[in-house]
Amino acid sequence: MQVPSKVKLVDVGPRDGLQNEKEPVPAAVKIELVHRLQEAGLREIEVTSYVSPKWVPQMADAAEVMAGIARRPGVRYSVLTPNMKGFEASLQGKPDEIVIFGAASEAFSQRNINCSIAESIDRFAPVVEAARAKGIRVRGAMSTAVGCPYEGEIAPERVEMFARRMKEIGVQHLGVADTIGVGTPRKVQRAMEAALKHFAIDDLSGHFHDTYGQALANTLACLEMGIWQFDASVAGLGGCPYAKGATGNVATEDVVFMLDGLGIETGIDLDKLVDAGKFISDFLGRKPNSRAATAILNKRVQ
Ligand SMILES: CC(C)(COP(=O)([O-])OP(=O)([O-])OC[C@H]1O[C@@H](n2cnc3c(N)ncnc32)[C@H](O)[C@@H]1OP(=O)([O-])[O-])[C@@H](O)C(=O)NCCC(=O)NCCSC(=O)C[C@@](C)(O)CC(=O)[O-]
Repeated sequence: MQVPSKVKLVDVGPRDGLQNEKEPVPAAVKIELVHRLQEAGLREIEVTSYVSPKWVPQMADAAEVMAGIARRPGVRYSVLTPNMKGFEASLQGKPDEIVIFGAASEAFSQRNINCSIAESIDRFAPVVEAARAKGIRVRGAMSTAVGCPYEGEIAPERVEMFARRMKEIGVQHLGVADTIGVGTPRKVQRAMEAALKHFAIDDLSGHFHDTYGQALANTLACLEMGIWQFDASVAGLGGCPYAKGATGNVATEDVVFMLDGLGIETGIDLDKLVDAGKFISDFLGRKPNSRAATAILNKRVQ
């Protein structure tokens, strides 16, 4: 099996992981989580979202969180900005990268960002232009790339179409997301092949929710294609408020354990990462949703 020798992981725990929590998580806890992730060796962290607090109340403290982070050189801090209002608000926090997020499915686009796919592209275009003019990197996220909670299975042609539109407006990197975790390895490979028609392999990443326990298998299927960038969420936190029943992203701890076993370099210290996951899980009053973290924590008390 041919796999890349290095993988870059983006921990989306502070953003994707916490956005769906019902009880408010104080900004100080989010900031501490970011600090622990960078201490564990994460070089890219998705910190927060500049979205409507009416839609996602948990992200209402975006400015406070960004202002509170003690930045480390070499770490990229990204934030979600769905429109110009969000982008302009984000500037004070000096993000290294902004993420615009749309969907391969019309119904999910409407539910998540309150507009059609075509309207979303019209909204994103000025955001991309303004960000790039300021030298801020732009990542695009494509939700529901294999399945949609409202429309069912999504054909690769729709992935290709959305990828093309993102490329046309100047998006530099595309994250292909299995929002509800229904993808299986061959389906995910087909979605990636469709996205690869418009984005180079170095400009593409996978974002897999683990609802059906397929996320690691899907990650491995992407590694076999040469894809080397993935999102993951510490302690398997998260879920999208507009994808009912979907669980969190694949746990970063589980991905790192697998990559370590494959001899693939990540620069991440698994023990410190497990500590970061325990920190936030203790705060939330639950166990980390990671098999690797659970095994490592159990071993520590033996
Ligand atoms: C996109 C909008 C804002 C459109 O929301 P809208 O209601 O269509 O926007 P609008 O332009 O009509 O404005 C309505 C109100 O929202 C305000 N507003 C407008 N924009 C902003 C903003 N940026 N920040 C703060 N406030 C904003 C605006 O000022 C106004 O306030 P009012 O006058 O009523 O007081 C809304 O639908 C929204 O915030 N949606 C949140 C979606 C979200 O965060 N979803 C979760 C993240 S995506 C995800 O998790 C998936 C991903 C990326 O992980 C990949 C995967 O797994 O699939």
